Amino acid sequence: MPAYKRILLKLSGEALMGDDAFGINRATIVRMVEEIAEVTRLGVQVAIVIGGGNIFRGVAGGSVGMDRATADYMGMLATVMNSLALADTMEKAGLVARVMSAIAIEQVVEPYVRPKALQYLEEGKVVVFAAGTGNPFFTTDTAAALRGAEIGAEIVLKATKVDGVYTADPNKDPKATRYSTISFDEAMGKNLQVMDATAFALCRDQKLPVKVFSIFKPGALRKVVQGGDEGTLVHV
Ligand SMILES: Nc1ncnc2c1ncn2[C@@H]1O[C@H](COP(=O)(O)OP(=O)(O)OP(=O)(O)O)[C@@H](O)[C@H]1O
Ligand SMILES: O=c1ccn([C@@H]2O[C@H](COP(=O)(O)O)[C@@H](O)[C@H]2O)c(=O)[nH]1
Repeated sequence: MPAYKRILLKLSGEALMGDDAFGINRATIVRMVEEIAEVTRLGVQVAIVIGGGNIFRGVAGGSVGMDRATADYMGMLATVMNSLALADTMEKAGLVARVMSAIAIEQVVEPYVRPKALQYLEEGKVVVFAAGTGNPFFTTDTAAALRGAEIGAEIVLKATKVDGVYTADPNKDPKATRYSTISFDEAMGKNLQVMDATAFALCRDQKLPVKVFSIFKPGALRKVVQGGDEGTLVHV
């Protein structure tokens, strides 16, 4: 029995690389889609935002002398590529998927229109929100918070490279310990970097909880959707 009727799933772009150095690893995206299919079979309405870190990050472009806003638009276009690949893989797995872009590129994907997205979700289609918020200087975590709030998702599920929120970045500090729950205020007060502060603030203000869990752990998404003890719950 699922604990939620509608979720906003934020998938790590970087995790799409699998063991490759760049881009989209086929086996990895197929495995992610199998997990998504499993939760749709539970009757959960699924909306997705996918990152772009496997292809391009605006901050990286900015740091080598590119105009930051231009670099950010490149990052947003990277998320469109990931969204298309994800939707294609979902269709091949028998799901019905729709990609909606925050940036107008109508020959490629339809634009984001909130009522249409809500209609698709009610129809049981998986909706992938591409191009982040459509604005530079933001991230796909913030897009996940924004779209999650707009569509009335009950929770944002951040599937990422670590299995929860830690006292410090576990990839840098081996002594870091994992929280099972933490409030938005504490996570922001301690400047925990697992999600950016804009995304945390938006979720806090909209009373939209966030669950951070590992994208690599088989069955973790299903367990989270069923309300199981997995990852870290960030709450108001
Ligand atoms: N306190 C913390 N707890 C957990 N992870 C942390 C913490 N501080 C920093 N991190 C880092 O945050 C990363 C997850 O956020 P990040 O935005 O890099 O990934 P993502 O959103 O999954 O990827 P993408 O942006 O490509 O979609 C983790 O891999 C971890 O190294
Ligand atoms: O609303 C948004 C979302 C994303 N960007 C740019 O895209 C890249 C990739 O997104 P990640 O969240 O880092 O995976 C990001 O670094 C930004 O450059 C954006 O500008 N606005």
